Amino acid sequence: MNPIKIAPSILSADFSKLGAEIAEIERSGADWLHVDVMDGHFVPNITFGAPVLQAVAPHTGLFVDVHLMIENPENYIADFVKAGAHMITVHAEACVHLHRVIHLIKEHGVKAGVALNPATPISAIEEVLDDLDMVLVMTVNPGFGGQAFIPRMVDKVKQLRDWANAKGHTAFHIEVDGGISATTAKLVVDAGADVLVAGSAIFGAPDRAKAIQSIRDSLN
Ligand SMILES: O=C(CO)[C@H](O)[C@H](O)COP(=O)(O)O
Ligand SMILES: [Co+2]
Repeated sequence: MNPIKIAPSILSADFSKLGAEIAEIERSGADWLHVDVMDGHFVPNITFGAPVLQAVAPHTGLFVDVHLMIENPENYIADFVKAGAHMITVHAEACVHLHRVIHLIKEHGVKAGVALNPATPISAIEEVLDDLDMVLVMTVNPGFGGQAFIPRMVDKVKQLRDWANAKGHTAFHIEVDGGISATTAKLVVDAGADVLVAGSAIFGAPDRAKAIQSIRDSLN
């Protein structure tokens, strides 16, 4: 099992001082930086695009984990790689040609992930599992921060980890995203997740270092 990584989502950061917010979570013990890109079509909300990432990425040493909640993600892979992405995750539900998109991401020299909405079964990625560096199990319906964790997703994480282990696919990440906090983190880690995205639980806390540490402590 990979060491547990905590990936604060900048969706819940103060956008008026994004660079300072990222520097703070880096000093506070974050492992990855989770970047939520929304287009107002695939999800009913709009955030930001590659130019915003390009402005902040050179100023952080964190691993940049880009979560594309957009239609036609294949049109934007090159832009996000140029902007500083280290991993790009696309939604299975947004890709008619999922295999092609995964290979396009890898051809750009970055890691590739696929996200599954709560209603999408893990069988949707059966034919591409071997090609993936990560599966993102959404533990809320994508589109907004601050939503309640969906408990049924714990079983989905477990099914996925068991399935990957059975295939000998052990160096592969399972990320969970949505409603992750010191209350829910242990449930998903015990089920097999190793990357924990948290937006409101970290950026909504007055002391970000304490918030990250309390998620880590909850895993013991
Ligand atoms: O992808 C996302 C929403 O679609 C966000 O990463 C996620 O919701 C994080 O926010 P919170 O931890 O507040 O639930
Ligand atoms: Co996300």
